[in-house]
Amino acid sequence: MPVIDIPGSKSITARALFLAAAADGVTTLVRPLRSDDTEGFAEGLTALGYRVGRTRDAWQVDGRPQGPPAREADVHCRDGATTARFLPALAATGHGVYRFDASAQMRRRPLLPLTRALRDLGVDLRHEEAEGHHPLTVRAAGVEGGDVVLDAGQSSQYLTALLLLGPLTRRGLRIRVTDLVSAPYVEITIAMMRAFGVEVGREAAGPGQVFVVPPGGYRPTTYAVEPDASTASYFFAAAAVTPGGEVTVPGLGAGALQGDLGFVDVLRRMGAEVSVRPEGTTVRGTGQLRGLTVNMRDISDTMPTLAAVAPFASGPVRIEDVANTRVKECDRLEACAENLRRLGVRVATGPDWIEIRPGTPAPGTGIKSYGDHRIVMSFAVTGLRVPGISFDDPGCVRKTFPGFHEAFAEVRGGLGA
Ligand SMILES: O=C(O)C1=C[C@@H](OP(=O)(O)O)[C@@H](O)[C@H](O)C1
Ligand SMILES: C=C(OP(=O)(O)O)C(=O)O
Repeated sequence: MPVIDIPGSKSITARALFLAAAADGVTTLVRPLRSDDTEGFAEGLTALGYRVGRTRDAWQVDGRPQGPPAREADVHCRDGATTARFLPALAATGHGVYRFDASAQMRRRPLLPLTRALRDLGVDLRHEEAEGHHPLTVRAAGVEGGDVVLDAGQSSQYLTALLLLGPLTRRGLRIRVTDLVSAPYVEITIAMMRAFGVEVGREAAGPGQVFVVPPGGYRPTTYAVEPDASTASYFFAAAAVTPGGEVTVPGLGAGALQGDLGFVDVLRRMGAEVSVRPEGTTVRGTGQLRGLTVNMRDISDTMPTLAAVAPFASGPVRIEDVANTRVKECDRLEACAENLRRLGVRVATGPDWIEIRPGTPAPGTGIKSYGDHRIVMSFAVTGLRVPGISFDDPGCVRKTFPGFHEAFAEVRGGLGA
């Protein structure tokens, strides 16, 4: 039965790169994710003047606590929202003029609440074209710090950018958050800041929550990146749709930082057998998949995974509270609905939900990728049960897992699917 080595977490690799660049000394990242997003992040740091050494299994970053060594830089963030949202905050701590641009896909994705918060903190940040979108320029002169209010109801990445910035400001930050999605990603940020020597405080003050970040900078360290839980969801789902099929992911188990491992609880509720141990996680397909209603606000990167296996459930699958999946690599709610309809499956969507009826997906269906890695990886799972599924842009998996198709073919063989 397949035991799968899943590549490192994208979110952890991006944060580790930021923290390493800001720390006072040299940091080593062990088993970082090597993909378009994280290589784009590392190249962004290089453009900002940091020294990043990359070998196959470890990356080394020479940290510069006083901000980017370069006095001017042009950074291309590609499709990566972590790069596009975290690096302008890092740039603000330096002294220079830093321009950030991104792919057409990333240019469409929003940024305005973060822009506003940075401006409220005195950062000179200007958008060149549409307000709240790339390209943008930061004219940096360090950040004083203080109190700031943030709406992170569209993306937790705005809050992560400010939290990561906090210790690099002169006075620290007190961030009042009025709304928050994808909350477990903020827990990853806070846990990783702790590993780099910073303790974030919390206060419950009136509506929302308050995060208190002390000044004083980061300590370098050696940091081992855990396997990516969102990537693992395709392999867990593969086991769940295969009666008697079993998949084990080592290195991702009890104590993992990533909320997306919670996807296995959804599979358990549907009827799969799940074992989460300190050393790894195993999912076993029982031949039974029940429908359910599930709130995925915390783990919405796995919404397409569930949508793609939903037709095989015995009852309707309703996924709620996932409005922000409309502002990801594509409008994921509509992309999932469109592809399910192409497969002949009955589906309905609302502003923040999708409901999928049981069905028998049509063989030979062409899936529209929308340039979104998660659409391709999710419907690859459907393809385990339906012959002849094809994709118009299979290569877009490079964003987080360039070797996905090879790894998935191996699992398919191992599952006898
Ligand atoms: O902070 C992060 O690393 C991420 C946060 C989430 O985004 P949102 O907070 O925008 O939902 C997630 O979807 C994304 O893949 C990675
Ligand atoms: C939404 C995603 O990526 P990001 O927001 O980091 O570009 C994702 O990987 O599903």
